[in-house]
Amino acid sequence: MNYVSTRGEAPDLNFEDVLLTGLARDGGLYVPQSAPALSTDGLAGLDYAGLAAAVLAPFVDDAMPRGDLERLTRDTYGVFDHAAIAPLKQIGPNDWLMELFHGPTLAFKDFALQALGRLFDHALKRRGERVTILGATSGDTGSAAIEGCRGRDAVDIFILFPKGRVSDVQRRQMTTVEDANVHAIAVDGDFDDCQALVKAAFGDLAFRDRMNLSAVNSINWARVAAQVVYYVHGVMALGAGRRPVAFSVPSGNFGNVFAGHIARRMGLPVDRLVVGANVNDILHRFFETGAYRRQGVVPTMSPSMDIQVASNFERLLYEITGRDGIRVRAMMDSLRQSGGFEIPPAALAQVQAGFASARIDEEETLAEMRRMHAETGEVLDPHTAVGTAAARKARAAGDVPAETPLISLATAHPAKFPDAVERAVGFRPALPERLGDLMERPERAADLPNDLAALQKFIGERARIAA
Ligand SMILES: Cc1ncc(COP(=O)(O)O)c(C=O)c1O
Ligand SMILES: N[C@@H](CCOP(=O)(O)O)C(=O)O
Repeated sequence: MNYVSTRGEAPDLNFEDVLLTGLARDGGLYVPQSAPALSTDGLAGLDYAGLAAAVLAPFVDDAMPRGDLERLTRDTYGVFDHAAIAPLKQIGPNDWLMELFHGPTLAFKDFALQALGRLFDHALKRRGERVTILGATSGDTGSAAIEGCRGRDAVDIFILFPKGRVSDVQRRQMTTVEDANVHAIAVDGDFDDCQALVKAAFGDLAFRDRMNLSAVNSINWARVAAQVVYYVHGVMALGAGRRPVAFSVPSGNFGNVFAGHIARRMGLPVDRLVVGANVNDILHRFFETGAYRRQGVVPTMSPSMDIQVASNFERLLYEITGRDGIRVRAMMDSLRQSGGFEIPPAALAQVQAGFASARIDEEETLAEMRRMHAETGEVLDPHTAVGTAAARKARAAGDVPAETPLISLATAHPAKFPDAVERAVGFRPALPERLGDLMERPERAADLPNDLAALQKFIGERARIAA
């Protein structure tokens, strides 16, 4: 399986190269040359780790022997707290919640980042190389990436988070890690600033090569590939791989729901994908009107979705334009220079056939958390509530018919957002026992301005590759 960039570059790269490279050198994002077909024959009866190996195999191709891949997925999902890994709970006549928060850092990010840490290890040992990982987080990717990479010999990891804009639990999950290869950095800015800094650092090719930079955000294709698995798991669980299943996905950087789209491209019967947005609703406005136009980021109760430039959206654009890297580059230039662009009505109609969307404001999020608790007993985190509220709107609008099962992805454990949960339902959910002393552990983080030179100096002085 070979990979190409959304901006046209077509180097001869396999899965391992793409894993280690992260962002394409022309600034685009890697995608497989074509989506591999996945037959559901033979998937029934596999446990989650077995399913993960089967789904990842065509992406990984000859970059790793199948036996190694199977061992890797067993190790990866062996650290999850729930025997079912991604348990499904019924919350309505044909509505379900898929809990994706039973990994080490209590958010869906663990599904891919526990695998990524191990994939990095495998590739770097084989090549005898080291990497410097640079990532941006609006709250959850950071701790999951740190957990996946902490203490690994061949890796130094630098994670940028927007100062004062993540929950206390999210911050502490990053800043209380003691391993010397971990660097949490509070940036004076919002998540879009952090993500732009990461992309700018990758864009400085001399710096990137000197540091051997790698990515853990969903700009890294391996992240998306590993997230495809739970969509397959849902389709197998509710439809035996034959009946179409719809999903509602609280969205920010568009990596999670894009993985659902890839599952559909691989031939899985994935029905509508409902994109749930908080008031930072650039994605919802796009799916409604075809215009992708950035506005300022507003802090909300669902901080991990406080994003206006959704990096994976570029992968969808690549498809919308018929895989035209030149047009994608022009659109991304227009986003940077004039704040947006628009797609033609015919292209929008095509997109709307596969995606629906809804904007859920702060009051609606609280009301949804209250309603779900009262009606089903489920305590939702605010991101998940955006997803279930969006699912409700999609059903009401007829975007997902009553006879189609609809799975809402529960993307984070409610204990990561105790203030929001308390506001909604009147009590603070407890952290799992292993994180019980999180709020007492000493913190260690650097403060940096939103400035590329300052970031590069910081990394250059600490990355062991630079020594
Ligand atoms: C808890 C939670 N829900 C939803 C999202 C949005 O997912 P994505 O950025 O893949 O669209 C995030 C951040 O990625 C998150 O941390
Ligand atoms: N919501 C994310 C933002 C980064 O998304 P990613 O999927 O590109 O890593 C977070 O929690 O950091």
